[in-house]
Amino acid sequence: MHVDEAASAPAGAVTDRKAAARAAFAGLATEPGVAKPDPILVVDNVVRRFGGLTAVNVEHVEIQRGSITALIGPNGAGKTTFFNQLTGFDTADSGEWTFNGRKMNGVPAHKVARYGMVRTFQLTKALSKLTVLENMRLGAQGQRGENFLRALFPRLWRAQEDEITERAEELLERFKLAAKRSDFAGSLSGGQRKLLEMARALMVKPELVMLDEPMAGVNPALTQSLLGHVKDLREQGMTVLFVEHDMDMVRDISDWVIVMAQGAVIAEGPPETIMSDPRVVDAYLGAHHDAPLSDAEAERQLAEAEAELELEAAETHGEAVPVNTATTAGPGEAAGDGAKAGGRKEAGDA
Ligand SMILES: Nc1ncnc2c1ncn2[C@@H]1O[C@H](COP(=O)(O)OP(=O)(O)OP(=O)(O)O)[C@@H](O)[C@H]1O
Repeated sequence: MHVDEAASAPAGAVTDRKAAARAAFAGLATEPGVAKPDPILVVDNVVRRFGGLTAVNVEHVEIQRGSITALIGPNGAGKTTFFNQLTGFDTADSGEWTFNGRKMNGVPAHKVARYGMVRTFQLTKALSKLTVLENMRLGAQGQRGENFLRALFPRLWRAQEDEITERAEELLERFKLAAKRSDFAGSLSGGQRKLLEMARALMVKPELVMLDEPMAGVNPALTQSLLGHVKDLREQGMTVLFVEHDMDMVRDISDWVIVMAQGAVIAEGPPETIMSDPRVVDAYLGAHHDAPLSDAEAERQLAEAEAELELEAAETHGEAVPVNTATTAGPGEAAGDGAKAGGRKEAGDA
């Protein structure tokens, strides 16, 4: 697929690229592993275990070229571990995957990036101590020849260095970070860091960009700008796969959503309907103990709490103290109100 770096679109516009991405998914079954018309990435039987825990067990999944695909799922579903397997940052116990038809399992991270598949990762302590420009230049690693070749051809090496600096400066302009080029990366705001992570990933001119929680810790003022940059990646012909908990973002920018739970892909579908898929509702309810309560369940929990309080009050003041007056004067009061308020809040919050 042609990657057109000059392309960009106004926010909210239905561009040809967006329409084409949406059309590619039209009529697809919402079954896990459903075949896509033109997959850039095809994954089979990837398993990653940590001791007795199977963190990832993905039978089959395909990522459509030129689309923005969201990977969602409750905490601990295995999304980040799955990203790590695909991009060579961790070694799967078993499984195979191809990128543009090329077998990628066992390929180390820097080579994966060189082949055009790159993931963002958060600024580490060490990277925070480098300047923004140095971070960008580091992002280009894996593009150049071997070290001994560079030593043999210093002129070629310098030309490559110039080219890298030029590309870094262009990207910093595009991501509105040029004024920060000499600042330490650690001094950037949460949103600016996210922009830097994305810009740095683009140094290797990737075809597939994998973003891990691009909106985490981002100030609302920068939200639209970040969303715009992600959509721009598709406008430029790139494919985007991103992990995100922010459902507004998922609905806003994704063409297709893949849902993981307990290591496996459990559902796929368009963003408009995926969250009402019963398999997805079950996965989230099963994973979150603070999930919405039904009215009946909330009432039952309140009644149970009240009964416990009454019992506690009776024990504190002796059997002779009437339960309803005890809760207005004794130590049961604070506990009672707190527990009730807590119970109601949980139900109301849900
Ligand atoms: N290095 C590790 N050693 C042991 N267990 C791990 C390791 N990395 C991940 N896990 C476990 O694997 C499971 C999947 O974790 P992972 O971080 O991939 O989930 P996730 O879907 O990305 O979660 P979140 O949305 O909370 O980031 C979790 O139970 C986690 O505790």
